Amino acid sequence: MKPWILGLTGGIGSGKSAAAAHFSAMGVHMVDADHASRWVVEPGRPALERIVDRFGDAMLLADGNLNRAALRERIFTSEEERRWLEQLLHPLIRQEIVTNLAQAESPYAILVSPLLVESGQNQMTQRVLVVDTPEHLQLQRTMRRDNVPEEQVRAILKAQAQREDRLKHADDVLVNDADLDHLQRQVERLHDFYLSLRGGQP
Ligand SMILES: CC(C)(COP(=O)(O)OP(=O)(O)OC[C@H]1O[C@@H](n2cnc3c(N)ncnc32)[C@H](O)[C@@H]1O)[C@@H](O)C(=O)NCCC(=O)NCCS
Ligand SMILES: Nc1ncnc2c1ncn2[C@@H]1O[C@H](COP(=O)(O)OP(=O)(O)OP(=O)(O)O)[C@@H](O)[C@H]1O
Repeated sequence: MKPWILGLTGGIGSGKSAAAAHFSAMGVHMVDADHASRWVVEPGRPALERIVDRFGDAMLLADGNLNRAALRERIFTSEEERRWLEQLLHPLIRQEIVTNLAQAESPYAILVSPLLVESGQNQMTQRVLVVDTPEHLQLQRTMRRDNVPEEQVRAILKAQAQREDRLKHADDVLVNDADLDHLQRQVERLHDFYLSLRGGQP
């Protein structure tokens, strides 16, 4: 039987990757939209050229790779530029996701995406798990992980769905307000439940 697809989403720094890594360690095929967003702008890909045409050579590092910090600064200070970039990249990201999900051989597969709901990627999934984390912890963990200023994390949060709106799409919720061990125990409980489902439904 073809694996069913679980969408795993949550705002910036909510703990999606940490949760996904544990699902993956238990053998679940995992596709990450943030990884796909890196592949589509690799040197030589047309999207990278379009970005440089629009924003200039400052978008390139000396080795020819995308300067992600510079692009991040541009798109999270201008909604217009962010929309432009999303229109360029989201169809390409979607294509990468579809190709990669088709290779899944586990009983179910996971699509990890910060914009699962916002970009309509949830149409590819049969069930949605939201990682729900208090905003102050999202801020604290992201600032520590990425070494970026608070204003930038706040700007990114603003560009994403509000917590309540995201939760409206949830079939399951994982509250990530304690330590990593607690997160992993919840993942293991969910994994047992997901293995009992057929096509994402009881
Ligand atoms: C701006 C870029 C170059 C910054 O790269 P960087 O390596 O610093 O971050 P990374 O890609 O790992 O994203 C980190 C987090 O930022 C947030 N984020 C990224 N893009 C967006 C966006 N368009 N809107 C809202 N939040 C976003 C997400 O929470 C994501 O998990 C990159 O995020 C990007 O290309 N974004 C546009 C593509 C996109 O929408 N990606 C989201 C997955 S579909
Ligand atoms: N329960 C936790 N306790 C302590 N640290 C945590 C916990 N959950 C996640 N973290 C840490 O917080 C940071 C953000 O987590 P993670 O990278 O998994 O978030 P994300 O949702 O994938 O973020 P993004 O949308 O930015 O990709 C990481 O450094 C991670 O190790």
